[in-house]
Amino acid sequence: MIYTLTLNPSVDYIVSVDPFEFGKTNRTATEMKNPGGKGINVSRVLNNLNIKTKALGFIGGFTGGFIEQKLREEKVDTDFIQVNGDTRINIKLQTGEETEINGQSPSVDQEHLNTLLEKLHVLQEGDLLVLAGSVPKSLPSNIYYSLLKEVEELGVKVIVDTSGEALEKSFPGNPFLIKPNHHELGELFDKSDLTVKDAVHYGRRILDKGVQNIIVSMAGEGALFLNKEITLFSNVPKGIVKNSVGAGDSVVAGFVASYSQHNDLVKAFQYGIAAGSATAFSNHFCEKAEIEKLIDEIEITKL
Ligand SMILES: Nc1ncnc2c1ncn2[C@@H]1O[C@H](COP(=O)(O)OP(=O)(O)O)[C@@H](O)[C@H]1O
Ligand SMILES: O=P(O)(O)OC[C@H]1O[C@](O)(COP(=O)(O)O)[C@@H](O)[C@@H]1O
Repeated sequence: MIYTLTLNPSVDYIVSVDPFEFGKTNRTATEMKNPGGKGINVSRVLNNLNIKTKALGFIGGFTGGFIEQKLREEKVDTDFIQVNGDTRINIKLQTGEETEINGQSPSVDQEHLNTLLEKLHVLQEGDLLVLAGSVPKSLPSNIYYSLLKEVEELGVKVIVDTSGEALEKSFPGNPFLIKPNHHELGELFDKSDLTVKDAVHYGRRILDKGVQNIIVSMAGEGALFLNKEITLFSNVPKGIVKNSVGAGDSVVAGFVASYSQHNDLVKAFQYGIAAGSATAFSNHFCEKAEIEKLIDEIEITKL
């Protein structure tokens, strides 16, 4: 079984405004309201690929109700924990470039956390758990490390997709996979504008800290896959980016979809990149046929 955990879900309010003028009344040309947050997005993409998951996380208020309702309509299985306050709304403003304003989440207390731990204790050998997204302020920044330790004895493979302190502190918990983008990887070492060579260098330093596999996505510039045995580079297919919200989460979902079926890391890397680009090239999350159309354009080379 595949589980996703979103500590900090969101309603994504994705609007295009053209032209956009600061200090003026602007009107939207298009708008979408979607259930969001990284783990939820992974569950939604896997659902598009006919792979069942259970989405865990903390939700509350009218926005939490919206997320639950939408996921029920899409037939994504959920087991959320209710918290007090409204789940955040994240604004994605498309004006030719993409600007994001990500909101604050309601607080999660010890009782909520204990309920989560109970839910995680039912996981079994062979299960996959995706821990994804930012950490609400009320939780410690080493929460993903604690959760990795919590399921360590259960034989579960854990993927961590987050950034900053929460990501860095997860490394000694030996996550099966992490998927930073090149900015997030650079941030961990106080560096910007990483080249492929830099990303390989810093990725290797993270492998030394206990992470088993790393995908570094570099938007239109390609992606890397690293573990102690192999270093691979992937190009990305050519196409017009329509909406990149959820593209990174689609890489994770595509990887999980393929790996859970074929147990092949290289194939899963390729499928993940195809899924990321298929989402980026459309206004919805990728479908199987869209991924399969792109897969042959993706060439994996050994570095
Ligand atoms: N310009 C692009 N051309 C093709 N694919 C893209 C482009 N931008 C993003 N993608 C796809 O989206 C994935 C994730 O994008 P990236 O920006 O690296 O991560 P994140 O969305 O996590 O910030 C990429 O690996 C790729 O598959
Ligand atoms: O938890 P964070 O880091 O604030 O990210 C949440 C946001 O990221 C998303 O999961 C999209 O992530 P990606 O574009 O990286 O795939 C949105 O749905 C959500 O608004």
